[in-house]
Order: sequence, then C-alpha cells, then structure tokens
Amino acid sequence: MSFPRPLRRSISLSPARTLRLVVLGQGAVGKTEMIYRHMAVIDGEMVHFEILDTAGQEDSLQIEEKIKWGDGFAVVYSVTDRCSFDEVMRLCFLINHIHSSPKRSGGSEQPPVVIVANKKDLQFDRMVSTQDGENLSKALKLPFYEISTRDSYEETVTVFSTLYQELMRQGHFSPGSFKRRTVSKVMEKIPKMQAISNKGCSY
Ligand SMILES: Nc1nc2c(ncn2[C@@H]2O[C@H](COP(=O)(O)OP(=O)(O)OP(=O)(O)O)[C@@H](O)[C@H]2O)c(=O)[nH]1
Repeated sequence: MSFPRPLRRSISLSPARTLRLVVLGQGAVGKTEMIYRHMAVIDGEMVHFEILDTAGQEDSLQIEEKIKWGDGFAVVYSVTDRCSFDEVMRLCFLINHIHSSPKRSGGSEQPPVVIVANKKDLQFDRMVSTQDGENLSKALKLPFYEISTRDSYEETVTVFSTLYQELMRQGHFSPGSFKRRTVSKVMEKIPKMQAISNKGCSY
C-alpha cells in the first residue's frame, strides 16, 4: 500500500500537522495495537497523530471527554467478537451527538469517523462477516476497513490517512486549531483505567 504523492514534491518534515484521533471500541478488539503507529507520511506531509484510546470498560463521562477532545475517530470492533460489532452503532451515534453543536468549523459537518474491523487474520474465529461490516458502513454512511493490526502496519496507516484527508477536506487544520485545547489538560482529566476484557455483551 502506498500513498499518492504529487510527483515533484518532496516530503515536508516540519512542521508536522497534528490530528487528534480517538480510538473507540470494546475491550480486547485491538485498539492498543493501533496507537503505537502514530507518525506517518501522508500526501508528502509528516503527520503527527495524538491518539487517545479508550479502555474496554470506561464510564460514559470518560468516553464523552475523549470524544470532545478528538478531531477524528476510529471505531473499532473485532471480527471475532459479535458484541464489539453491536457496540459500533452506539458509539457512532454518541460521537455525532457530542459533536453536533455548531462550534465545529462549518457548523453542520460531522467529525470524520471510520469503522474498523480488526483481526481479519483470525478467519477460523470469525463471528462478523465482511458483508455485515459493509452493510453497517452503508447504513451509517461511513468508511469501512477490515484490517489486521497484527499482520499489516499499512492497513492501520490507511485508517489514519482517511481520517486525516477528511479533516483536510473540512478545512480543519487552521493554525489556531492546533492550540484549541492542550493535550495535557485533557489527559489529566482522564485517568487511564485498567484494561478489562469484555466476556459478553453488557448492555
Ligand atoms: N490475531 C490478532 N490479534 C490481535 C490483533 N490486534 C490485536 N490483537 C490481540 O488482541 C488482544 C487485545 O488487543 P488490545 O490491543 O490490548 O485490545 P484493546 O482494544 O486495547 O483492549 P482494552 O485495552 O481492553 O480496551 C491482544 O492479545 C492483541 O495482541 C490482530 O489484528 N490479530
């Protein structure tokens, strides 16, 4: 997988553009695997991703704080876990609800959200078909990727790239927007909880 680059443009290493990305999803779907990959060259630009993930069972206030902080969102489920798939729609609605206030640039545009089906390498344990994922993606009108964070770095970067490009399209990278909220302040308010795997659907 390679990213399209203009022919006569060299890579700009500085200053890096910054995207605040929140990775949401139930426990053990592979969110932590995604957050190690946090720098990428996209369209010839070095992009720095500030990434928060959610532990499997955070309370709704913690999740809400993270959603408020984020510019773009990856909602992840595991193809081996039907419950995590069922949670995707609720999380997408929550993101839209929280960001539906007119304070976003342009007022009406929703923040970029990508649906990510992880662990596609575990074909024998699969509980959610590709078709199920595609149907949900069509219903919610959101991009959809099936990936394996274990097998492919590029697939993870593709997810981030899609969010980045949508933010660029929305004109979200005005210089002022970088300082809109400081990371540290938000981080302080969000105690990292112990990751707890979900054994069943708890809603
Ligand atoms: N086979 C396979 N295993 C994966 C993949 N991604 C993650 N895993 C494994 O799944 C388990 C859970 O991954 P995590 O990244 O800890 O999941 P999480 O969503 O961060 O979980 P919480 O911290 O509980 O919210 C780990 O053992 C990972 O190694 C994948 O693409 N394929």
